[in-house]
Amino acid sequence: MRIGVPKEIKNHEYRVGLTPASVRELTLAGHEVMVQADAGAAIGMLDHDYVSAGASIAPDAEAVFEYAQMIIKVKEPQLPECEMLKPGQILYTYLHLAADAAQTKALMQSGAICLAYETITGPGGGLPLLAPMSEIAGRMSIQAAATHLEKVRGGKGVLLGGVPGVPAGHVVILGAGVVGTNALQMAVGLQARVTVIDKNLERLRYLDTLYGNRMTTLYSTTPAIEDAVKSADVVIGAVLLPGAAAPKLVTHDMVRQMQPGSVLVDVAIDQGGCFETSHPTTHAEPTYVIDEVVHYCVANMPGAVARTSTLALNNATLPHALALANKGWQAAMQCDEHLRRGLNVCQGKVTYRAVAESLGLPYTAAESLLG
Ligand SMILES: NC(=O)C1=CN([C@@H]2O[C@H](COP(=O)(O)OP(=O)(O)OC[C@H]3O[C@@H](n4cnc5c(N)ncnc54)[C@H](O)[C@@H]3O)[C@@H](O)[C@H]2O)C=CC1
Ligand SMILES: CC(=O)C(=O)O
Ligand SMILES: [Mg+2]
Repeated sequence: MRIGVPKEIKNHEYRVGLTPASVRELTLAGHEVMVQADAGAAIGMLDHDYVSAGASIAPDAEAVFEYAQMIIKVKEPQLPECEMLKPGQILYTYLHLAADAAQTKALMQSGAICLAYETITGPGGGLPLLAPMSEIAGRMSIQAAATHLEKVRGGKGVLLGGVPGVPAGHVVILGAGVVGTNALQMAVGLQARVTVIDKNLERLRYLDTLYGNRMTTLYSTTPAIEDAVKSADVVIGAVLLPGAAAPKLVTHDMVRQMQPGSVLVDVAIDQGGCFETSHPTTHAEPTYVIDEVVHYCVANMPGAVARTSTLALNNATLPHALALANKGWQAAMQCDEHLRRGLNVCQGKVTYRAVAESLGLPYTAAESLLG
């Protein structure tokens, strides 16, 4: 199969869809790979590394989209990229469609076969192609919060860990999945006071066995969230209903009741965000202030640590890339229900139920399109 890797064009996005090592695995399996010039240069993955791995180098994105039967990316395609997609071309990347009607429409119009990393499931449960980025974003969320609590960044001037004789900052984590657990690890490591809120009692039980009295767990109800958020210095939004728009757990009214200079980090912003006051921001301008509360809502947080993120992402995406290239999309999805769950848009139809429901579009079962 002919595989194409364009350079990412989202704001401050330095990750790249394939590492030179992944290119080597694909070329060893008999596939041809074309990489856009400088696609990985910002993170030390140079054109000559890709050439050594067996790739050819294209001067621009147009050449890559024209050449490839499968496009492998990191972030959801931006509008100019959607316009270059062709009917029958495979797009394998993050999509986050539930909160993005414009992109969904553009992908439907393209006639391409669009697989979303974030809805592919794993034999052991979970979302193994989302997990590595969630680990990174979860860990980064506490770094971002700690930095923005500083006065010069608009925060209230609180050190998360406190010092002897002065109380630690209070971190509230909404959602105890991969993002939440990684945020918890970092917050506990900094000696913050941490409250973790989830609807999944099994998950809270598990974290309790690991962290005991170094944190508090709460079952997710509106009053529990209201109370916790009121006394929080930091709230991390880390909930997910797979493929669907995030529930707005923190209302504008709750934000009004927070202390000035508190910090909200809405990691779930890629699914629309779980604070009513959230809107997506970029690494260039990561925060804004509403009612004196700092909002950090960067939708591609792992892009800031792009080298670590690219390596971690490829560990998870390469096996399915090989399956799609070796077998073709229909056969690969016929024999793998987990990969099949990644199909979000196919030849003009929405094939992921939660996306169709979130956007009020008709749903077509993926199975019916696999021949
Ligand atoms: N902004 C960024 O750069 C990045 C964003 N993300 C996003 O972070 C979000 C979380 O991802 P993961 O941790 O991997 O998901 P996950 O599925 O591992 O965890 C989500 C958790 O939310 C909980 N939850 C669902 N409804 C809830 C409710 N009403 N109250 C409390 N908890 C609730 C679930 O029980 C689950 O434990 C996703 O939207 C993901 O796309 C992930 C990586 C990077
Ligand atoms: C998951 C995601 O949105 C990201 O890594 O940018
Ligand atoms: Mg206020």
